[in-house]
Amino acid sequence: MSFLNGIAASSGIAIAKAYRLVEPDLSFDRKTVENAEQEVERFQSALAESKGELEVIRDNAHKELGADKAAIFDAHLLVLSDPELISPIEDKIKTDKVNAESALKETADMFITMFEQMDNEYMKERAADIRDVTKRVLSHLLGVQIANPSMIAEEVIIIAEDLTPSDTAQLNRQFVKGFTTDIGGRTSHSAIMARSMEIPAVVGTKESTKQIKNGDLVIVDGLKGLVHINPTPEAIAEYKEEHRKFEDQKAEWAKLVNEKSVTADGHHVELAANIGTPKDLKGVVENGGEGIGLYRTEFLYMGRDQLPTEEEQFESYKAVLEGMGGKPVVVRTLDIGGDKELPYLNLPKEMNPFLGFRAIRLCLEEQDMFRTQLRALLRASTYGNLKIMFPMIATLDEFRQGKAILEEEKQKLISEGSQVADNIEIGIMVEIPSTAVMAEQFAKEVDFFSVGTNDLIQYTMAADRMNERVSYLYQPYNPAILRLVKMVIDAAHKEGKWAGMCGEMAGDETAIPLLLGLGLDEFSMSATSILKARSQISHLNKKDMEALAEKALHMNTAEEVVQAVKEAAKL
Ligand SMILES: C=C(OP(=O)(O)O)C(=O)O
Ligand SMILES: [Mg+2]
Repeated sequence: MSFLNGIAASSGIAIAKAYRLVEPDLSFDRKTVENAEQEVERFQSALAESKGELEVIRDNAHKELGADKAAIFDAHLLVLSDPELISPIEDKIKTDKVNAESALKETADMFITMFEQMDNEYMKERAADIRDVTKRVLSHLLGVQIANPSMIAEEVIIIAEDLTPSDTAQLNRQFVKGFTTDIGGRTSHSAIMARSMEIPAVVGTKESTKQIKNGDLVIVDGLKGLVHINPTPEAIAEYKEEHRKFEDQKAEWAKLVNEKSVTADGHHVELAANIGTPKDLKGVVENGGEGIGLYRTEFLYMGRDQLPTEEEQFESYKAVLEGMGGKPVVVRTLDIGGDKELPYLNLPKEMNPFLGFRAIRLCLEEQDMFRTQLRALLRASTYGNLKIMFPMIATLDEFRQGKAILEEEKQKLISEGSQVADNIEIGIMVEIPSTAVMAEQFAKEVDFFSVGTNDLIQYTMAADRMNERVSYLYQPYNPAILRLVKMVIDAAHKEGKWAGMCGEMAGDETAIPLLLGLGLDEFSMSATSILKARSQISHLNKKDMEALAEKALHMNTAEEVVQAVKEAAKL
């Protein structure tokens, strides 16, 4: 048995066989062949195997993911039957007397380059289909297995170098019991999604894909951040016991589902949930969320090949507002960028995507896209208690521009005869240090703040939230971060506004005592953290936490702060 250390990204324990989701090695040499006929036959049988495999994948996708996802594989099957692609490959094998791998790759590359250069979205998509299909046929020619996650039909632990948010969204919860990755941090979006999907995960192990083979038995300990490879029967028994205790604990917390979130000395705070799609609502209700503190609307735009229409967006926003039955719902406008990409926007690659053309910066420039979203939101506003929030605000001017556009769309809708709520609060995410420092000025104009510590910490400490090598600098408890959070809360209260937090820090048991003491009004977190947080808060005394926070602000290091919290909050 061996084990790997990583970052505990999503709590819980999972035990299952490993399923590697890694890029296969499809390298080969160009060779001449003596018997071209035989080589063509080899190519044809790889083609037939690929088709058979794709048919199974398509049927599975149809069952599990719906017709639109299945259509992708129909397109791949069409490519494999297209004589315009297949004949030139066979001709090349015969005339150039080259191995099937070379004939396939060279012909496919020629078509890919040709289609990609066309100024036509449809042809660009065909290029992507050819690239995918070529990989599959090559894998059969080379006898290399490629991962087919949609065909997983038994309980597995996914082993990957990294998972993008859209990879994560496609994991089938029924079979995927946990995952572990080489890279990533606690606030990478795949980790955040794992928490809302209640899939135990350990990220940033550096070595998972090197050490774990397909079929190895793996334990993912998402509580301690450990991954055990081929554990002993004793270790398995211990972990099963650990898993049982965790489930008992959850059953205890579940008793608080209909309770308010109140400290031992009677101070009420709001515990809200972060969601990515209307599907997450079920988890919010089951975990007793008092509202939605962050609806990450960018997931509506992902896993598809064009922008969602106003109507599609309207339906999603309406579903969330109605589903929350009048409780507050803070919807964040599109925050694309960083680790959340939208390939169909064809944005140029950037050196520093987290510091680049993203979120509100993109929306203020691509106004059609922004206005469509705002219209959908405004139209949905009459179905519940909507609050709108702009992401990545760095200057007052950005906020004013965003608000002016929102106001214009509101007036247009009203003059068209649409109903729009007239009490929509408009707030901002505080993710950029300049905004925290200028919070007093912002507080005069915004209706609320929500501190996005996932980004605020990375920008304050200059430590990439995705990079496990600098994760030691990613310090939520650093007094520098606490001081910025205090500036935001104090500025809001001075103007009679409320301050929330929707970064992962809001659901962290070491941070909660400090945030209570600093006077945070709303804590928004993964739905699965709410009940535990409610239980913790019910045992804390606001007055004591104020004294703790005051001391922490003047400490020298994050370690000193953690020590003080442990003593004061009995962790
Ligand atoms: C909540 C935040 O936004 P995201 O994690 O989507 O960047 C944040 O930055 O804290
Ligand atoms: Mg952010």
